[in-house]
Amino acid sequence: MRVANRLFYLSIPPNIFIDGVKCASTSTSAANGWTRVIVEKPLGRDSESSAALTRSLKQYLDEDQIFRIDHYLGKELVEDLS
Ligand SMILES: NC(=O)C1=CN([C@@H]2O[C@H](COP(=O)(O)OP(=O)(O)OC[C@H]3O[C@@H](n4cnc5c(N)ncnc54)[C@H](OP(=O)(O)O)[C@@H]3O)[C@@H](O)[C@H]2O)C=CC1
Ligand SMILES: O=C1O[C@H](COP(=O)(O)O)[C@@H](O)[C@H](O)[C@H]1O
Repeated sequence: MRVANRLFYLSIPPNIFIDGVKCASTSTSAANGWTRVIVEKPLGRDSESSAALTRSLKQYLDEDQIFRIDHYLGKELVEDLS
């Protein structure tokens, strides 16, 4: 079977991160290849809310599938793809 990796770039507000990650993981993950998800800051308001967000993300993904970035680091690259 052909390898088909999937990368999801979630430029969405934090209140819908988990729903987006859940869909990426449970409904649309790669059948034969890796599935990775990029999420943008803000990633919580403090260490406690950030840890809670990480726990929620890890219900659906392993740490090595999660990439945390600043919106402006990814924006130009993504715009260049479209
Ligand atoms: N200080 C910071 O760190 C800030 C970071 N950001 C980050 O920048 C990125 C873009 O922000 P911004 O342009 O303000 O984002 P928006 O709130 O305008 O929305 C971005 C995308 O999310 C979709 N979306 C929003 N709410 C819902 C929902 N309830 N259900 C389904 N889809 C939804 C929008 O869809 P649609 O186009 O249909 O509305 C749009 O495609 C985000 O990752 C955000 O977290 C943004 C502001 C400040
Ligand atoms: O991270 C951020 O992103 C938002 C959205 O930027 P946009 O250029 O894609 O509209 C921005 O409003 C905010 O200042 C910034 O911190």
